[in-house]
Amino acid sequence: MQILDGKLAAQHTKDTLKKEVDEIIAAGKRAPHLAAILVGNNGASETYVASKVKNCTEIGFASTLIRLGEDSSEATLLQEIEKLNNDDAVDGILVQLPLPKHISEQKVTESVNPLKDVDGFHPISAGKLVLGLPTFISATPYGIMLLLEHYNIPTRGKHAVVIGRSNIVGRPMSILLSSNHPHGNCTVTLCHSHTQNLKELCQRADILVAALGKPEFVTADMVKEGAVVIDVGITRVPDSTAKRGYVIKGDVAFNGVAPKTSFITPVPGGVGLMTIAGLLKNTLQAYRTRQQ
Ligand SMILES: Nc1nc(=O)c2c([nH]1)NC[C@@H]1CN(c3ccc(C(=O)N[C@@H](CCC(=O)O)C(=O)O)cc3)C=[N+]21
Repeated sequence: MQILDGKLAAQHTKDTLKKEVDEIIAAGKRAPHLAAILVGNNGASETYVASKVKNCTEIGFASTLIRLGEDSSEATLLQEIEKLNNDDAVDGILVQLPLPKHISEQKVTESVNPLKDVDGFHPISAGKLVLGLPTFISATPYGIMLLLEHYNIPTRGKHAVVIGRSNIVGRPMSILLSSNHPHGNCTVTLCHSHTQNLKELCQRADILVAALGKPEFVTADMVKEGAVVIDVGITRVPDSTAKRGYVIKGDVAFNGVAPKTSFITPVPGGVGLMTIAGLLKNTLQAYRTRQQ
């Protein structure tokens, strides 16, 4: 069993990006710029957005964090997005999800200029992904592809099972793994809450991606000997004995599952960090496209 170390692979991506930024600056150009909007005060979202901003700084990107109160109207948020759409000095726009219930996530996603859609959530970006056209790939599936690439994990002809059909992870992941890509060409089974015989399907997976958001859902009896297991789950579970009052759990029961696998991602320290790497790569791509 080998750990797929998201920290290591993300650092590799960031080192490469930093070199590219250094060259851009040396050529007398402005730095790539990511703008993030955070609405309300969801604890996990605060952590993730802070980490995104910190990572931008580390590699020499400019970043702007716009904070709006929990009670902000949808109209206010759409106005902020429009300002960023029209700001030539902004390359990438990210609106952290989830949004408060009174705001339509669909309306918000559709209002982001597709040229700046570094999350890859706009219908145009999602549509291009389905067609195999160059686009912004949403950060988590992109990060997972980068991780498979970093560790040179063979995927061609393998059976990949993805649990979860969300627009931001499961669905795009299933498309990428099935696509004609150096780390695609899998036969993909996409499972969800209505799937029958989930356990049997998982047992047949060479590559198992758990993205359903249920802590420790995948147990050892569901995993084939030698499988590659990618854990996308990240849930804060209250724990009074923990320093912060919670522990972070993935969708995979790591201790039981890990010994059966050939490769497995830990939580934390796996996919989450690669998500940020994917986002940064998208931002540089947005910058380059917009400079042309
Ligand atoms: N518009 C939008 N884009 C996103 O990309 C997006 C989003 N909304 N909403 C929420 C999810 C989740 N997400 C993570 C990012 C980093 C870590 C991360 O850095 N995790 C670390 C630290 C974990 C911790 O301490 O909580 C780790 O796994 O080691 C995790 C999860 C991005 N998301």
